[in-house]
Amino acid sequence: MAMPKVREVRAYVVRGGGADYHDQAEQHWIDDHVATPMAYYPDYRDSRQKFGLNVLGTLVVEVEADDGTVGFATTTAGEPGAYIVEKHLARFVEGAPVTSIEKIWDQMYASTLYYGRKGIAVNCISAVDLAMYDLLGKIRQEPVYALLGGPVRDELVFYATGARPDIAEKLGFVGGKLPLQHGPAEGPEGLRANLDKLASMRERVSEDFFLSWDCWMSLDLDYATRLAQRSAEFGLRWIEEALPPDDYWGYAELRRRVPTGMWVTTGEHEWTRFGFRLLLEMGCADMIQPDVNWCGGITELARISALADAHGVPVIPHGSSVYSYHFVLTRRNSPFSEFLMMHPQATEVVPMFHPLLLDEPVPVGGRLRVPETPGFGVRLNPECALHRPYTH
Ligand SMILES: C[C@H](O)[C@H](O)CC(=O)C(=O)O
Ligand SMILES: [Mg+2]
Repeated sequence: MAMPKVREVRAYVVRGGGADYHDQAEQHWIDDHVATPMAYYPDYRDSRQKFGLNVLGTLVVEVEADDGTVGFATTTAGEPGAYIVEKHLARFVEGAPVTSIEKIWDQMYASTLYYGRKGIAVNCISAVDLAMYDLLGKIRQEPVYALLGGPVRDELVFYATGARPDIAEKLGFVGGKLPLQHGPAEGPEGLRANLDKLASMRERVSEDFFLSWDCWMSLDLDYATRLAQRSAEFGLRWIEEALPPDDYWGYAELRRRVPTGMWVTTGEHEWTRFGFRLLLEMGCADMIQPDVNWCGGITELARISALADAHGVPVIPHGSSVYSYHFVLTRRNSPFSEFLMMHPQATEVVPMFHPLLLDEPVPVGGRLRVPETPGFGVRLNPECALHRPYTH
């Protein structure tokens, strides 16, 4: 049987959630005074949207085969991403057999090196790569996890990221990651407020439930060290993204400074095996957190994961809903998963990319059996308005 070829690539922008999960309405916990690198400037402390965190929006990439089957995937890249996909990347995809995923990845990466390597360009490569996996799964009538070699376990186990770890425990999650709210510019008072929050959450959860900090690149080495040391009495499991992502040397030093047993984690804002090679070889992290919608798609995540495994470092992908679930299910060195609580108060489980996807599975009791539906098993919600700003 001749393998279908890709007939058309289309790139759309959509607002209000999806892969750009920071693109939420006002009063959402995710925008409520979260510590960031911009918190040095008082005007940008109370809201990340004020400095443009959600300025891009979600990019949806569709790949249509000549038998009419359509695969799709999403990333954070908005209109600039739509331009890159339509005007540049589409040429490597259209006309290629639907099995040609590796060659397409290589051509997309090599041809964008002069402006890419990290950031939006690789986010776009990720979306095309994931859309190709979705398409191939649909054509072969298999879930993506089957294309990746099949499951190594029956179900996924989740920790929850959000403002209410106490509720997350009641919902069955195994741990909770709190957004750090105050950074170095808010001085000793801010540090005290951070520790008070951790202490009060520790009192509300059981001993077995782990707590971690998400610092979203906001700290310096000195503050991160003090935060880690003073969080130890509350049994902090890990300190995440404490430093700006380019400070590989700072991460390596932080790992030497944190109390025994506490993990330093990062990788959410890192791209490709080349970026992760630095993190791994420099000893920057006890666990890495690539985002499959950003780091280069499943093709690249498989390489990053193998590299991390050889270094004895577990891979717990950042967010990314079904795109992570299908991968994590197939890898022993990804023993649990993140679930981002997208409910505005983080008090209920709602689908991570809500409202963009239909059939998006969610953990029940903190666990999930990934459905066998072909591809990634999700559909675009026709009620979400897709805008196609460019064609080619
Ligand atoms: C809560 C964090 O600031 C961010 O919005 C999400 C994140 O970094 C994570 O899920 O990890
Ligand atoms: Mg994070």
